[in-house]
Amino acid sequence: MHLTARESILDLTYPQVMGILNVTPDSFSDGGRHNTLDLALRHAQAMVDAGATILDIGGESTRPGAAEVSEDEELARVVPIVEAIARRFDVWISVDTSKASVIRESANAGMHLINDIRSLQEPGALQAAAETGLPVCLMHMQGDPKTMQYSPHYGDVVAEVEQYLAGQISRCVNAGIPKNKLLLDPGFGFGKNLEHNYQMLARLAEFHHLGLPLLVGMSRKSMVGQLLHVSPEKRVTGSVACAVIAAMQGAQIIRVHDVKETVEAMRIVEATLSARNKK
Ligand SMILES: Nc1nc2[nH]c(SCC(=O)O)nc2c(=O)[nH]1
Repeated sequence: MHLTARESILDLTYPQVMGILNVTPDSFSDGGRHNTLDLALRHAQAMVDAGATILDIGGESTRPGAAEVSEDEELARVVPIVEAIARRFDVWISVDTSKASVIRESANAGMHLINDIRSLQEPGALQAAAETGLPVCLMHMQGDPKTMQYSPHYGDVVAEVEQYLAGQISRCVNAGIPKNKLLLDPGFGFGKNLEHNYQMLARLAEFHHLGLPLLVGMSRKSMVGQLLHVSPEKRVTGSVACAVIAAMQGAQIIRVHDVKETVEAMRIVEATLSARNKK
């Protein structure tokens, strides 16, 4: 299984590590624009050196309760960094956005993958994504970032998330996005309580029924923090454990903060999966 974008092929035979590059004011100390660009490029270099094959650039914090970001502000944060990374690095560039204008401008700037936690539901986003011809990651969220953690409720979280994603695949195919350009993400932490998150992780392999690559993001999330009772920067071990459990079930892209540690763990997963396939 592989993805193509801009004459570049991303081999998904073994798990790929996507490094998180947040460009929200709270992600860099002084928030100055030039400083942000310089610091973002240093962070990008470090993650590429550590083995990330995709960088996920996000200009809008989607933490529960996070403030909305205007279109102009998100464009100003994201597009210059996409341009700078496209010029300097041979790495896939993913942009974590829901806005049609950010999708368009990021594609013009060199983006390879559209990563939308709202599955192209915002006005014009589906059309904009289809026009770029780029791969799209569709993710499940119950509610919206402001309200999603109030009281998540499911009969069977895996079945309901799978059903939602199946519907989003049809919606995208009907809008002209070929199925082989789609990736799926169950959306850990997006309208799920602790039990829901671990049911999805335990049964992650069931999402392969949809026949598309799986992208998962559990890095430093509360599903780790609520078990280990440590602050986000101390959740590396728990996050790597989640990555291994997901990758052993065939997840193809793992979205993480801690690239070096996860890449090392994926080497172990790769050797194990390869040995299993040789039986
Ligand atoms: N595809 C995808 N994109 C994401 N963007 C964020 S932002 C929240 C955080 O990193 O804590 N999470 C995810 C995720 O799980 N999947």
